Amino acid sequence: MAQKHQSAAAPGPEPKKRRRVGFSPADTGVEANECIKIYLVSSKEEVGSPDVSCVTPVDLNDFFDGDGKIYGYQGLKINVWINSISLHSYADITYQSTTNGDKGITDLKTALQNIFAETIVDSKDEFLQTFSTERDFIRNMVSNGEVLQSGVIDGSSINAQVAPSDLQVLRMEIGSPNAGLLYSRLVPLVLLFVDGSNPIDVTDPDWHLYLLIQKKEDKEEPLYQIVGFSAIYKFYRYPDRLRMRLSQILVLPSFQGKGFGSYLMEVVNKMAVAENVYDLTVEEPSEKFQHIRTCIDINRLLASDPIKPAIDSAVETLTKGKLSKKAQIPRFTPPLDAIEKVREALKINKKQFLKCWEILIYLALDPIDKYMEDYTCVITNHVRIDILGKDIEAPKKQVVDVPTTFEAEASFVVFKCVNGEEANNNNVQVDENKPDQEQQLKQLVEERIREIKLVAEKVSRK
Ligand SMILES: CC(=O)SCCNC(=O)CCNC(=O)[C@H](O)C(C)(C)COP(=O)(O)OP(=O)(O)OC[C@H]1O[C@@H](n2cnc3c(N)ncnc32)[C@H](O)[C@@H]1OP(=O)(O)O
Repeated sequence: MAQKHQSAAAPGPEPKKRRRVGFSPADTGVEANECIKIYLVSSKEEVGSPDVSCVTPVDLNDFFDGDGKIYGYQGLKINVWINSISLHSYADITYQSTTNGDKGITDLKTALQNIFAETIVDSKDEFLQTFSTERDFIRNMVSNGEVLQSGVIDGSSINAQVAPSDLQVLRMEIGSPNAGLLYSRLVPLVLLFVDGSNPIDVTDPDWHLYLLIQKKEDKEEPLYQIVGFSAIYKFYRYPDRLRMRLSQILVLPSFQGKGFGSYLMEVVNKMAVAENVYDLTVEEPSEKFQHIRTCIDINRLLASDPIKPAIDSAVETLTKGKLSKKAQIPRFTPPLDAIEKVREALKINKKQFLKCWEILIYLALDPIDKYMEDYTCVITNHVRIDILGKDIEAPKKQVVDVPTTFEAEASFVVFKCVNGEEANNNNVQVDENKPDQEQQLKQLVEERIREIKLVAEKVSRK
């Protein structure tokens, strides 16, 4: 069968989503993830080249109403090309035929525009032209940006074919000329590659963009390309301080895993310290980003003298005797003055410092195998407190026989004492899910220890 070929934004009869009609054939549809492929390209020669592999977005199904499926097409393939220099996009849509079945025909143009908005162009020719007509888009957009860092930071390693001297981190207030326009072209990348993200409010002047740019020497003028960026909110804290909250960070897929995310984060940390904000927090960090952030923070903390005595003292207590044999396990949290010092000097907030603290203790235990059982007790205690709340200790179990007409031997109820009250008091909770809870706790502890070991291994290797 001859292939029908249509571009996303081509004028003409784009089929509309129709209402279900009686006796229409059943249509199982196709998942958006299965039929859409996304390619990031930086030259027109790369468009359609077999050497360019597609990139993996978070979940394309999310952009299609209901069940994430596209209906009404046979043999549907959608290749989306994104120009990583100008941030324009073009969708090449092919299908064999359409059938107006029980689910109607999905309006592809509207669906793609929900992702790519005004960055999507109508024709392939128009898209190919953007490589020359919009070659200087990034350079023009960032011309008023404040240069925060040129080249690499001492000690950080960029493992890529990018000359460190070509790198620059610039900052733009969202209200400054061009910043809003630049961000609006970055939004499709945010939606596609940052899980669960929403575009920031470009009318709120407290947002700042931190842009990691590569300046490649080219024929006439250098070619500016976005390697990654972060959106950071700066807000007031009573009475006279500001706080920073990192809300979005993205390194473009072809640059990921080469040290750029860490580099950008290090520059953000440096700015938080230089501007003496109250602290720097991260909004819902992904697991990978949290790992990178912790690796960086551990290195900063290891280089920080004021907390060394606190770590030494925690390690001394932990190595003194078998904790698992003790009735009450000490909390092993850092002293308040260490929490304050770390926030003031490094801008690491308390929650993040507590995570790092566990790793610092792990790194200081030598040999770790000897103390692993006690260390696991400490982490179990922390996880239990995290889940159940600060004031609740390990619940004391009580098993009480209950009168029954069924088998007397097999009938009992497990009670959890509330704040030390006795089980024969009426104020008790029936803890039917106890075995489940203990199992879940064990899994969470294993997970936390796995994360701790992963960071410790990375940091030690460095
Ligand atoms: C608030 C939020 O936005 S959360 C969402 C975060 N964004 C996303 O998930 C979008 C998609 N992903 C990305 O954009 C990127 O992958 C990012 C931003 C998460 C990370 O950037 P990247 O450039 O890929 O990370 P980078 O190359 O710097 O770090 C990679 C590795 O170096 C390690 N590393 C980084 N810094 C250090 C350090 N100081 N010491 C030791 N190891 C380090 C990391 O552990 C990581 O290890 P791995 O090889 O096992 O993965």
